[in-house]
Amino acid sequence: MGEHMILGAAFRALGAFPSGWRMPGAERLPRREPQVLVKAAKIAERAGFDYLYFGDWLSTGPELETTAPHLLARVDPLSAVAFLAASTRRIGLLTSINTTYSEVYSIARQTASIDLLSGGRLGLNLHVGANAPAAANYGKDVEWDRLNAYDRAFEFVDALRRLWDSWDDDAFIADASAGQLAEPGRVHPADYYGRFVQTAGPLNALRPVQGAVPITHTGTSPRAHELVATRGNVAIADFEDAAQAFDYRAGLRAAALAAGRDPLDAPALVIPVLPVVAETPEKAEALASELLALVAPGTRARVPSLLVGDGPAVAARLEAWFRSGAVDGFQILSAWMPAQLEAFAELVVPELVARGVFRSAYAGRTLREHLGLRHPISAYALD
Ligand SMILES: Cc1cc2nc3c(=O)[nH]c(=O)nc-3n(C[C@H](O)[C@H](O)[C@H](O)COP(=O)(O)O)c2cc1C
Repeated sequence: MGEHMILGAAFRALGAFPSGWRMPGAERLPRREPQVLVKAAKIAERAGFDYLYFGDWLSTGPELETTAPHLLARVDPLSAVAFLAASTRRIGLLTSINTTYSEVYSIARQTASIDLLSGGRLGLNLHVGANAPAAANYGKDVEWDRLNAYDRAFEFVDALRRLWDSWDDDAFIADASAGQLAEPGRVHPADYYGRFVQTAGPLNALRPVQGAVPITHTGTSPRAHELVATRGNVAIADFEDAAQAFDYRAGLRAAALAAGRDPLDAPALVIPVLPVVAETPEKAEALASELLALVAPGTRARVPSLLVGDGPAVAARLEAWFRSGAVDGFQILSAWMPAQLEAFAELVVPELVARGVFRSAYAGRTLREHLGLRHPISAYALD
């Protein structure tokens, strides 16, 4: 566990609670997403969040309106981070892709490009799910997808790393007088031929600024655990019980060591939480009640009462989890935008800083540095 917790903010323009968009003053129109993106990034960057997170879902339908309205129509996560690369300077930008329905060469190219455009602030979260609507959209067979999703994900990450390492960091010598732009020996084919993923390479993009874009995974099954332990940097997983989180995190670190990974680069555990924060405990309770009262009839939704309160109360909860060694950090879901992100930034973050569990300003420039990870050497430097 680092000295300071990892703090991410999950971005959902229409809020992360089913009824959030109905709260007074809440953002509620998908066409306003460009403005909401910029506003959220400014709030989160001012507060010093390590990253802004973008999940993804590869289908839509009217049935989502009452349960997950933010999924109906939105800017896709790679476009969102590319857009924010120019209007932000320090905050990490954690995008998501689904390895089942993505092609590795395209993802390697887009992520290497956005890492360069953002000055090394990109992160890549992997979804490994398969579901019928997504399979139908991509012309795939959902049963096959489901059966092979994790095998494909493991191969996907291995191929991605090889593609990212195509060009050595010093490949472009740009010797104008000799007329030599690149050293021919410093570019390498990927030559990756797995059962589910094949790519020849080399990649037509520079090696990422971060060497490898930090990889996170949202999943809790044994295969999800193995994927992060062997190839990931952060597990993002739901736990309401600190003892369970503690065991999961300890298991993750032990498995990473057993797989031969450097203890300094052991994967971290971050859990998503949805606080409802206000200036007073009474006001926070009233907001939580209002939020629940606005949920559509028949839709199941609840606000975990642990995290309804004023800044000191919410900060104390997060501090206790962090200090117990259960988690490395938190991904904050804002029930509605932008007011709840602002409330967390203004009322909780300063409390966390005062308690010594969050830094007062960015120490590094890249997401890798924010997460305390070392710069990886290229696979070819080891040859
Ligand atoms: C906190 C959390 C958030 C997730 N968000 C998404 C999402 O936005 N889109 C998606 O396709 N899958 C999402 N998933 C699913 C996972 O990414 C994962 O690929 C899938 O559930 C398989 O995981 P499993 O190994 O736990 O079964 C999420 C999972 C968790 C734990």
